[in-house]
Amino acid sequence: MNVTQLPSAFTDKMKHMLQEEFTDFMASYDEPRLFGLRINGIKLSPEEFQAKKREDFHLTPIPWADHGFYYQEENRPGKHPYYHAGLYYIQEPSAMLPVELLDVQPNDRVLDLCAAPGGKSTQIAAKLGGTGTLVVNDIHSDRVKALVKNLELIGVRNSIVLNERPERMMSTFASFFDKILIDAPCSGEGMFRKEEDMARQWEKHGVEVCSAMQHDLLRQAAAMLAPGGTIVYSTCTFSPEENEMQIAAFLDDHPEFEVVAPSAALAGAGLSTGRPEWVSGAAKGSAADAVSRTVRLWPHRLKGEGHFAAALRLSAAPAPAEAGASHAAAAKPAAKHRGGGPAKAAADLAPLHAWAAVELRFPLLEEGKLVSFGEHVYMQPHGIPNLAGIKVVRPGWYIGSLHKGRFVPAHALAMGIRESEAVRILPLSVDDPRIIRYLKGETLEVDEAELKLHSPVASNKMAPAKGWSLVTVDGYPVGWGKWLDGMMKNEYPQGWRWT
Ligand SMILES: C[S@@+](CC[C@H](N)C(=O)[O-])C[C@H]1O[C@@H](n2cnc3c(N)ncnc32)[C@H](O)[C@@H]1O
Repeated sequence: MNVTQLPSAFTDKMKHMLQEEFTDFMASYDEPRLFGLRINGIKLSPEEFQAKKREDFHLTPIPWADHGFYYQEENRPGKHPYYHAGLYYIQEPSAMLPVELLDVQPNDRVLDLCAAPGGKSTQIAAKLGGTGTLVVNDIHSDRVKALVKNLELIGVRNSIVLNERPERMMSTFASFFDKILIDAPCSGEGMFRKEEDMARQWEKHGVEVCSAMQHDLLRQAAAMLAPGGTIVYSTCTFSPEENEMQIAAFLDDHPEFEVVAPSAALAGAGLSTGRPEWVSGAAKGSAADAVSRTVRLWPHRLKGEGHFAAALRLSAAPAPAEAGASHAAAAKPAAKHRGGGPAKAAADLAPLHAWAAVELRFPLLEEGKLVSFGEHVYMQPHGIPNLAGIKVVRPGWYIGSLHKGRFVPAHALAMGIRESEAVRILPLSVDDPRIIRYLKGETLEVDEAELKLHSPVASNKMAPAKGWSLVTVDGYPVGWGKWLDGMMKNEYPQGWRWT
């Protein structure tokens, strides 16, 4: 980006803040853009990925992100069959830090409050590794569509997707979550280099409007955090009003929280600390210590865009009024979808049970709780409270729909299972031209001998060649096809196709 396109009010403020560092900061706008991707740990490890198709990607590790790598622009990872198999997620390198600070542990209940389009949700899901529960939310319904698609693409089985105002979630999820990410809407100053439009939008989404929203989001999230839990608050902006000052004001109102410094391993990755002197009236004593445990990523000090993050831990001892609130919420009876009909009676799900018994090699129906709305059936993770009155976009993993007594498996089901979990597989190699033809939506010629057939979970009788087939690339699912008489009918969804 040309520095002359930067708003002068922005550069004047940065000059005043950074003083002798300002020249280096401005020089970073002449540097080339950086590109990052994160290997999807739900599907494979970085070592397994590197062993697969090394020559297509030139990857170098991002020091602060577990599975994160820089790639070269000419690698075009968005235009590769592995992208369609969800083997990685394309994400700006600095944006990978907040989830590293969240310290997600197996079986955690995690909320991603401002989640669309889902970069950090997919990272949290990988850290959960199929355990626990991930609740993701975004206030803008148009952005939630991308969020749903990204979670499906990387094969998440244990999430629910909401499209709600956080204040309407607070009583349902009171003291419920172990970890909460607030990747807050912000003035986006750290993204001016990457997205020139952000600089043009800056006046409109100004610092003042954003900081009022951030103030509310922090307090709403605090009400949904379990004792001993952690909130990570992050922005992609430089303004102290949205960063250090938000944290200082929050700690003033919430002395039961403390700021946790990054682990020694992360601290050595080129991160900078928050700046207490930028808090109006300058934070002093313990407030200054707290603010200096927050994190800044500066584009002139590391290979990434500008970000800020703070990990806020709630003390473990619950106040008497809060004790037990989370588990009381979890014990409420089953959910009702706003705008959807009541859950179907168990008998209506018979076609699904029949299908799963002959088409799958694992006990899908034991993974969670089946919920259905209209003809759509979802697998909801265990322990979700009653969602009455909340706008739910996905009450669980979408596994399929019921049409005239038949079960039709969803694309999300194909993406969420492993090759070893289907009875009928078309295993394509990444070098087979038919993989691109499949991704374009074409019918394929497939000899019966090319199918891998197995027996289902409930029997030792081999599956017949005719029927629903999981199409895979180098062992990873990309979608469904239906095989009959040497032809594979294409079931790859319209909106996902290779163009
Ligand atoms: C920085 S973006 C999130 C990016 C996302 N975490 C990711 O990694 O892909 C902020 C998001 O907050 C959403 N948002 C704005 N105000 C919100 C609110 N009050 N509650 C929930 N989400 C909100 C916006 O729609 C936007 O998608």
